[in-house]
Amino acid sequence: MALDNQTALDALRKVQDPELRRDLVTLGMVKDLRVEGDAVSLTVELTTPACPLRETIGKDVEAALRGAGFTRVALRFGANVRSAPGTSQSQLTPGVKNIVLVGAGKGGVGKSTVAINLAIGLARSGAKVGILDADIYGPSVPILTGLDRKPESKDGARLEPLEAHGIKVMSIGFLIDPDQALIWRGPMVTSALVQLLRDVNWGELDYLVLDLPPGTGDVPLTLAQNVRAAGVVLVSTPQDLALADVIRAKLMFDKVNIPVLGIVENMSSFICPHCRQETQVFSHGGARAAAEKMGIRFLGEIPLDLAVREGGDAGVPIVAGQPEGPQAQAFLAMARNVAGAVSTQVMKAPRLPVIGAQPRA
Ligand SMILES: Nc1ncnc2c1ncn2[C@@H]1O[C@H](COP(=O)(O)OP(=O)(O)OP(=O)(O)O)[C@@H](O)[C@H]1O
Repeated sequence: MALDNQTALDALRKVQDPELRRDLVTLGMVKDLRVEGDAVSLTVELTTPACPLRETIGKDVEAALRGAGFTRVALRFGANVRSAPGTSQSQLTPGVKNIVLVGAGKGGVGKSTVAINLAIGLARSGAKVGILDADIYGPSVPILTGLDRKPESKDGARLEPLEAHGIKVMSIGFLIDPDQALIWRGPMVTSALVQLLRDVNWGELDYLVLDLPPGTGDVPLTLAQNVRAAGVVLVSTPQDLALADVIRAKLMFDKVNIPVLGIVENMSSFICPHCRQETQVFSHGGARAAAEKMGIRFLGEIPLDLAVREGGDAGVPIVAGQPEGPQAQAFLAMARNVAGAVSTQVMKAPRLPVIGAQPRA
């Protein structure tokens, strides 16, 4: 039987994206399909360049096509980050495909460190990324990026985000004195955030990472409710106390229909900088167990490591400064898992929740 495009498509219909649980043809991921004799070439367009399943999908495609009789398979990967229906109509950030919130049940667990390394990690995979530091009471992004200029406006209407390590950066800390913000009430905080989303020229972005203030009080909740988010990444340390807070945070986001993309366990284990021996300072594995119990994803564990703190303090987060090192690899694996969770969320969401967003008149 002669091999043709139909033969190839029939074979590819049997290959599922393991994350999205639908076949590649139905998902519209097969592009530039060409058959010549027993040779086939194609591009598989992933839903994110940070796809955690690229290798598995590649192997499955190759096996399916060979099984259908092709002896030569030339497979390329492309990526087109998708957004949930309705996202592009968001008038607050029209060019942003996915807003990813990063929250924590309590302060000091490394939420901002996770947020910045997540953003840089997604950018390193080839995505267009920005970070918005909405941690109004303790903006850390100026330090984490080494940026301390005031953003300027080119058109007299919108501010231009700053740039560092391949991502666009905006922080409430660039614009106001954090001591001033401490006395702000909830509505002022919310309107500041809406301005940072609407009045910043974000351009086209695949992901905008939004670093929320810590805790489960009014401020993170109102902020989260005012953006059209793909979901929230929760950061915890392994201790029971931090985990109890993260469970509370999960319940809070559930109540307002913001999908929880999963939990990251930060400071998971301590790596001695001298002998590289691993010690479980705060115990270990608690977040994974909590994630399982709550039926949400475990997105990865990040070691407690001096280099992570030093990189952050110096304005060069570890994923930018030492991308090949084991600490950065942990962040990069987490970033791929977050990207996978966003894709899954986006593909299954009929429409993202919008509660109280204030579109530009
Ligand atoms: N995995 C890690 N290894 C070593 N140090 C870390 C790690 N994660 C965070 N830190 C350090 O812990 C401190 C707190 O981190 P970070 O500012 O990211 O926390 P946060 O949860 O955002 O805090 P806040 O609640 O104050 O906003 C920083 O000095 C940071 O460099």
